Amino acid sequence: MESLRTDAAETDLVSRSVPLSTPSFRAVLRDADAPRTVWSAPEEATVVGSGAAATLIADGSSRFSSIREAAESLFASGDVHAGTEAARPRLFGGFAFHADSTSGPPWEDFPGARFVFPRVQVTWTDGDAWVTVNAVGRDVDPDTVESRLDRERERIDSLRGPGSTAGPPGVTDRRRTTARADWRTGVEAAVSRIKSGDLRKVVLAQALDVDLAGTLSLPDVLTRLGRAYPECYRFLVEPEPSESRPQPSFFGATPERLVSLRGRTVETDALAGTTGRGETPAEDEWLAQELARDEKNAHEHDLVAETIAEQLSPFAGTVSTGSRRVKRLATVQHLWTPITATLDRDEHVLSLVEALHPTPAVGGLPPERALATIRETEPFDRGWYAAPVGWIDAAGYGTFAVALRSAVARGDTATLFAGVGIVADSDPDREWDEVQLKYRPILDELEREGDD
Ligand SMILES: C=C(O[C@@H]1C=C(C(=O)O)C=C[C@H]1O)C(=O)O
Repeated sequence: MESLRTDAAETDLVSRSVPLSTPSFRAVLRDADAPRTVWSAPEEATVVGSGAAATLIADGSSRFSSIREAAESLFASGDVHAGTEAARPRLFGGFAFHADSTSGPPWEDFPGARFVFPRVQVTWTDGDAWVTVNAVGRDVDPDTVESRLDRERERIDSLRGPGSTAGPPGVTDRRRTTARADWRTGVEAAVSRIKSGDLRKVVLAQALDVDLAGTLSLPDVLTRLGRAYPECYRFLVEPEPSESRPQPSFFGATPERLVSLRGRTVETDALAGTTGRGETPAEDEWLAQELARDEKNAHEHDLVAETIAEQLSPFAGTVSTGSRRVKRLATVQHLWTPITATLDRDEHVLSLVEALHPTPAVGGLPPERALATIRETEPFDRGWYAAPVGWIDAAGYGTFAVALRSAVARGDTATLFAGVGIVADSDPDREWDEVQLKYRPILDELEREGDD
């Protein structure tokens, strides 16, 4: 069923911002109210959102256009004084991977699309920080918002420094949703479909449920992920919790940008093809060169770059595909091609998100057959894993990342997700190892030394 729920219809929006003496990210996030939001991307302002002044929810295959319309109507009534571009009010959220997401565990509280307009938004940019207070409703008035802004500034200015940090909680038990033998069968079946010409590529994923020895401190986790993966997109999204379950938190540090739009300039990345990191700089370099020369990885990657360029072509007269290179992260190295385009006309970022998702970096080719193969093979629901997460502003600009290297934490459990591209010469055991490597960024935040 397709549905759209918004508590913003026919209401007014008031937003005010003031500069802050730069607070610590960790202290602000620790003090934030649920639902909390984090967005931190290379070359962009970092944002922490606290609470929800409005929530936009949609489901089904029209979830992208429903959110776009709801966002446009929310921002249409805006009385906004931001003071600086970075502090302007924005909506933060994301989408489910499949149009018919089932909301099985751990995704019970995650609809097909959900965006939050935070009550309080703290933004860090170029050494400065700002607080923005938002209100939405029929009776909102600027004076009330301005007095809330004074109180929020005082509250944030008085937050104590970071204090002691919490390390990984430790893992007491783990359960794979895909047994090794089933993985082999699934990959072999996909390979034979590819060899028969039925499919060209499919991305198959696994999920890993872990029990934690304590709760996860997300302010500490996201701070450390920022240090270890500065070139990645860090995010945290939290739906309203149901009364019967602890608050779920979907978070991650993904290397993959789906799309960013500013003015008529579109930037995106093809990211596919993976190898590990070496023990020494020489071994690192050797692995990078082997990845760059490897035909299987080049094929897997080029399908992604070509498809993204094709999908952008109805929007843009010129699409420029850069040269293929290697992106080195703390735990893996990927083949990466930057792609830019200039739009022929103004577009909303969500039109581009809808056209691009899922790229063959996380879905496959041809798209419908790949999605059906994913559905038949994976014994779990992807939920929001490998789907777009990001932000939208009043102009329809925004940035979306592909929610990889991610997990849902809830109380003292977490579910991690990771996948790999399968092509004709994929080997099930090597692909299994690659999945384990892609769990590392999140698993390193959960495990303690000695956990097995
Ligand atoms: C699917 C994932 O990663 C994607 C698949 C890759 C590959 O198959 O080489 C590389 C980067 C991502 O596009 C994941 O991290 O879960």
